[in-house]
Amino acid sequence: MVKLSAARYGKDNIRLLKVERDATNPKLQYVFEFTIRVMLEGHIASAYTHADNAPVVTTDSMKNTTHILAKKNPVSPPELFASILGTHFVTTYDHIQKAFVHIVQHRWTRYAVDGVPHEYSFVRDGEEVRVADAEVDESGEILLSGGIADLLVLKSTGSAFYGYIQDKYTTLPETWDRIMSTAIDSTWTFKPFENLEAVRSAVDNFEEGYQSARNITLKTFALDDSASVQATLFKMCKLILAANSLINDVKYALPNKHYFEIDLSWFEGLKNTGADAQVYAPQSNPNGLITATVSRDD
Ligand SMILES: O=c1[nH]c(=O)c2[nH]c(=O)[nH]c2[nH]1
Repeated sequence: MVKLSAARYGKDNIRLLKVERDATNPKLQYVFEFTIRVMLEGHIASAYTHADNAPVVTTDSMKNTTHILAKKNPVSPPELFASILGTHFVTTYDHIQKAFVHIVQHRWTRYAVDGVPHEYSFVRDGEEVRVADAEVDESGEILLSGGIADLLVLKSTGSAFYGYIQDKYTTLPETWDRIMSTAIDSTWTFKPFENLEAVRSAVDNFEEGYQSARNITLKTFALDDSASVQATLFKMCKLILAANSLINDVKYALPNKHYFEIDLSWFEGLKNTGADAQVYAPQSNPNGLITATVSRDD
């Protein structure tokens, strides 16, 4: 005998771009480009176990609904739009108990022409994305998180790594000055919201949370005299929690992108290690992967 232990289905990679126009100057425009995943849970077992499509909200309808709700509602901040979309599914269909909405927001940053910010022209300034996740329950409760992914950073000094276990497996030399580079993947979870109205009342916190987490991440990466990726990561989390009272916990997943020194002394005694290191070999793999979640203990 077998049983269906878990089932969740939906539409992934729903793409949309929304243009919002300023009320008084329609040429002043704002653009938001998203890739969205909508997943639903509930009384849907018979679709799997009895080939019964009666409970199926089609994934095609989920895509249509996403487009329609994007037209009828603000899509920014993405935490709010994810909540609106998730709430729609659990309130429209009695048998749907949970909706999970994942939004990836791609960068379109307004740029300046001759020093003046242009009204409707934007640049993709990097592959970094902003992410938002909403988990909406049939009771109306909403669990929200925001985040950043693929923010690639590098510092050419200000990072050391020494004092670790030295045993028969160890070949890594200790260093007091190394290159540090990572692709920031950070997620912060907000305190639970009772319903969509509570999310609407807290709306300013989502943009503030994103801006402050991004600024803290970049500033700490630059200014911390890093003892390790682990230690720098923990400092970032502590600062984000101190700056945002609605955030419950912060997590990071930081790949350690290694750049190795190259010994060139075989060529005419060329000095290129330690304090003389300038030409490095970027490593694509393997890479370290340092992760942690930091939460409030009160
Ligand atoms: O910051 C680091 N943490 C580690 O755990 C580690 N391990 C390693 O080989 N290099 C590094 N760097």
